[in-house]
Amino acid sequence: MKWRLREDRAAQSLLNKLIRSNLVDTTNQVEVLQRDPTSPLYSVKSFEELRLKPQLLQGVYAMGFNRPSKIQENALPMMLAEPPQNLIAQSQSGTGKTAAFVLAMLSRVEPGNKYPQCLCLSPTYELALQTGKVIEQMGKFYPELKLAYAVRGNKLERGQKISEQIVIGTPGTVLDWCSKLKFIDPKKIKVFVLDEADVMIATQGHQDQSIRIQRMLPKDCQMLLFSATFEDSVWKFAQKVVPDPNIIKLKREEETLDTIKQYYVLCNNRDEKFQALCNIYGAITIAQAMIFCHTRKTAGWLAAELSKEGHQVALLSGEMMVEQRAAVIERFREGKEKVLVTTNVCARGIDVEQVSVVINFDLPVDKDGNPDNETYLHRIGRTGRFGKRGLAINMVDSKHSMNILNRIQEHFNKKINKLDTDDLDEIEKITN
Ligand SMILES: Nc1ncnc2c1ncn2[C@@H]1O[C@H](COP(=O)(O)OP(=O)(O)OP(=O)(O)O)[C@@H](O)[C@H]1O
Repeated sequence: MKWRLREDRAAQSLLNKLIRSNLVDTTNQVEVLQRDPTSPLYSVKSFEELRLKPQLLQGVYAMGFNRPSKIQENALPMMLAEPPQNLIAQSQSGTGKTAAFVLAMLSRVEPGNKYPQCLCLSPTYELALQTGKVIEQMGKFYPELKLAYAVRGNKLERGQKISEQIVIGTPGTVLDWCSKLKFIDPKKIKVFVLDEADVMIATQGHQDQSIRIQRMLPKDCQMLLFSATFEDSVWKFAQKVVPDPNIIKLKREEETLDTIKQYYVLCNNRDEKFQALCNIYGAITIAQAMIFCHTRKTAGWLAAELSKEGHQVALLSGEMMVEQRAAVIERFREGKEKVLVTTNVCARGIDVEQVSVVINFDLPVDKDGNPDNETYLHRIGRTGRFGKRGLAINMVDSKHSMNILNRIQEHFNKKINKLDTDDLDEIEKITN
């Protein structure tokens, strides 16, 4: 179970990167805690104000960035300050963290020096590659700049020293390269980045390895740590690897059920749920819909049954490779399919804004069978900015699931109305 959870976190993070094409916008304020509260707090509204090297500014503009993102407004001046300052930053995926630390690494690296100067730790090989791509894009006007991947399978000859200026890799291999194999001289590292700290600590051993690497670095090395979430365990870890930090936090936008019409359909078993779904199918596919099932098996079954009825549906399932999943989501996002059938684990953390109908084919429950209110809210709720109206339909097929539904109603103090799927007038009314 633990193993799956960890795999999921890394996979979700990768999925988000693969399907993201834009910055996640937010109206929340950035919270800044300065190491030295008496020093002035700088914030920038343009990349010019940062006085970047011309090649780097060119790289930033070539990526299509016009102005710093919310978190970058504060993080960049801190990260580029002289003398260098350490930083712990937390904000949700897609808010511009990667771009920020890549910019910091590129502004400090001296491409003329042929040895590693910046070191970036990532939880998995795939995530390391994604960051590597951003470094390559942003650094493309530095012809001398080279990147090495310290990942398992990347074998070098013993006694070799690497000449690439930036090394990005997973903790175990980086540790070997710095200590046992001595491919990297850790004393020459100027910038140390620990990315996706929350995903990192979910993997056994990564935490210790990261700390051991950090201890080999010089005292004046700039240490930067990023995380999408900030549980206690992440915070404890962050404080161990980043001494005297500035801290930046950007809260996630709150979701609400206020603009959502919620209904439930009473059935006796799975087949009846399927029939009910078929009855409302025409109505829900006026917009795009997501259907959530409890298990992969049910999701697979449902997608197959719907296809047999002649409906075109997409299936997002845990058995698929991350790239395949990204492709399914991309197609759905482009509107090539109107209905996406999925399990909760698969869809967690994926925002598909245009979905206005959510069907809970199974209600969300935690591992003990209690209502999972957080997941319910996340599936159905909307943030203020995307405050479009939505429709949620819950399928209930037993006393037990009715009880779950009642507890969800009580928790949110919001009434969920009964819907009769044979009443066509009613169906038409709710989808208008
Ligand atoms: N200042 C900016 N202006 C426009 N786009 C930006 C800016 N900064 C980053 N982006 C783009 O926004 C998207 C998200 O940025 P980035 O990957 O840096 O976020 P992140 O917080 O690191 O999220 P994740 O951890 O999921 O990668 C990327 O496509 C990136 O190219």
